[in-house]
Amino acid sequence: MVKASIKLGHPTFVFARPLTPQSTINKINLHKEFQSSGVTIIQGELKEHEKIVAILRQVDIVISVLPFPQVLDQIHIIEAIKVASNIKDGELPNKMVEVARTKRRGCGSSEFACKISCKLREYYKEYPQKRFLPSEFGVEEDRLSFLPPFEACLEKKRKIRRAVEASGIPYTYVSANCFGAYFLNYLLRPHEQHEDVTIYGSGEAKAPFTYEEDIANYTIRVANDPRTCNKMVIYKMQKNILSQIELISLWEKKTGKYFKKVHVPEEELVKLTETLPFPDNVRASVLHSVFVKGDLVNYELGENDLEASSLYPDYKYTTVDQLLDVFLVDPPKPALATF
Ligand SMILES: CCOC(=O)[C@H]1C[C@@H]1c1ccc(O)c(OC)c1
Repeated sequence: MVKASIKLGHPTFVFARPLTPQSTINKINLHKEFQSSGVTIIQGELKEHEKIVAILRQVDIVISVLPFPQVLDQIHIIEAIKVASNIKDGELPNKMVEVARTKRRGCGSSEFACKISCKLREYYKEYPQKRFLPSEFGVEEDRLSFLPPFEACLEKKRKIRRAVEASGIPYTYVSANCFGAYFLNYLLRPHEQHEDVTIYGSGEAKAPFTYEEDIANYTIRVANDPRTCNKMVIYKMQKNILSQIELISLWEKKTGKYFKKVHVPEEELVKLTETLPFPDNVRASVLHSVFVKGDLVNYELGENDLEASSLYPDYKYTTVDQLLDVFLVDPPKPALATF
């Protein structure tokens, strides 16, 4: 995200936990790399309210990439943005209160809400506010429900969304669906010697994949785009919507290796969500939702939703087929998300 911001020419600040003698060499080198590319790095903790307010007074857009289990700590960022933007919780800017009063007469509540939303966008154009992109980047949790372990995690993201909306801070939510390299590593295990691949459910349900660099490149564009203010942006590129079977077949053709398919039936996966220890139970419920139920392609974009590749048709995103070519020669290091 930082590299994409710099590449697109934006003055970029990073607020990061302090380096300590225990910090990994990777983290130390990343700080050095950011600093040498002109990033302003301020080290601190999320509870240092005044420090964060002072930084936020210097920026227009705040993008949080806090992972689970820190999602709820974003409340400190919301409080700091409100102070830095002189926004009182839930109060419309004064000028908007006048508009609201004049517009209330003679229109129904939904029409009135639309008028307010349009007027707020005009207001923000005239009185630029700081925009906040909370740490989302996964499923669209306001339209889906999941098995309990994943549901409990996503409830935290929903809490932060409601807190942002209650604060009146302009926002953009990003649902990037499946991180491409992350899930290709998880499903295909290119770093291991193995004769079989696991398929969750039938393997026919489809899921949208977005290469991590494209998530960052789209997000910096989205964060700076007036069209996406107070909107949900979904990353769902047509060429990157594949089933596990399609993915494995592509990989077999590219590697010339054919794998034994080991299916985990839905009922077994549901049982694993109930019996595995945390956080493996969460991962099992993610797999159930994404690859067994196909939840990520089971809802239509609403009238208030935007799709990234339609917003930026000139941006050439990396297709899954191209990403598999990268995996053939230099597979990215596997990772495992925390919860
Ligand atoms: C297969 C195991 O899944 C995971 O490890 C977690 C990282 C995956 C994840 C976490 C949160 C999400 O919203 C999401 O959307 C697709 C995906």
